[in-house]
Amino acid sequence: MRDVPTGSVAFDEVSKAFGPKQVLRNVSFEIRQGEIVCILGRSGTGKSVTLKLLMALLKPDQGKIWVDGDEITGMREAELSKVRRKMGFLFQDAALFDSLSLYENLALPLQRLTGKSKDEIDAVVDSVLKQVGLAGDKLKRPSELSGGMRKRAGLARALVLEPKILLADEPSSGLDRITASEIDDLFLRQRAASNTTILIVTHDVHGARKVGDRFAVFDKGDLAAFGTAAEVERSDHETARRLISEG
Ligand SMILES: Nc1ncnc2c1ncn2[C@@H]1O[C@H](COP(=O)(O)OP(=O)(O)OP(=O)(O)O)[C@@H](O)[C@H]1O
Repeated sequence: MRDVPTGSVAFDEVSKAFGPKQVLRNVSFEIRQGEIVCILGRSGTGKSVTLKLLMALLKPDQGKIWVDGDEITGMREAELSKVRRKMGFLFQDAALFDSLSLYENLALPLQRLTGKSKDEIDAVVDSVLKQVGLAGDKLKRPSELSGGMRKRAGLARALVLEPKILLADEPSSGLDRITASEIDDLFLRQRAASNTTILIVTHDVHGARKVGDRFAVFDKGDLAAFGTAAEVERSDHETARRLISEG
């Protein structure tokens, strides 16, 4: 694969095993800038490993991985740090410091990684908190927030450095359907506002179908299907057809 467009991420024949367990086998896909792709699949099929490979927290045994036009598998840590700066991560536990207020949690990466002044940082934090509907909560600690609010706060944390690419691991887990749907709306708004490329690992097929332009369905280490909902529904792969129809 060559000429991967800016803003996109791509796997080319990526394989990854842990000991004798083959987790991914010759997986290839390409995600365009501004596209929302949902990764579906049963437990233990390599969905989170795929995100960790993109973040270069794991290295593939074979194959190449592109992030925003750069092939990352041969990169040194200093270069990888620059690549990671282009990505925002929304993890299941929201990755917030409990001892800090919401404002401090969001200001911290801006203080550490940008040359912004205090006033500029305040403006960015206020704007991101407004975007996720937490404008009135900036002095609260994460422990004072509900599960849905914590997810929003985690999303704010993931967006505060204005990433080109957002990776989310099960953003709707533990949330009721209405609250999960509000998070889905935030993904759609983020893409509309900033053309962010968004990759979401999820078991919530209903929500995935609302936000996803295309779907990657993993099954036993293989990419069983990759395409629009209609394409996956017509796939030769029975598990992929069944999974996309569950919502
Ligand atoms: N660092 C690791 N060392 C050893 N095995 C690992 C490691 N990370 C993941 N695995 C194994 O790889 C397989 C895929 O894990 P992964 O977390 O990607 O699954 P998943 O599809 O995200 O599942 P779930 O939907 O349950 O979150 C599992 O069998 C897991 O035990």
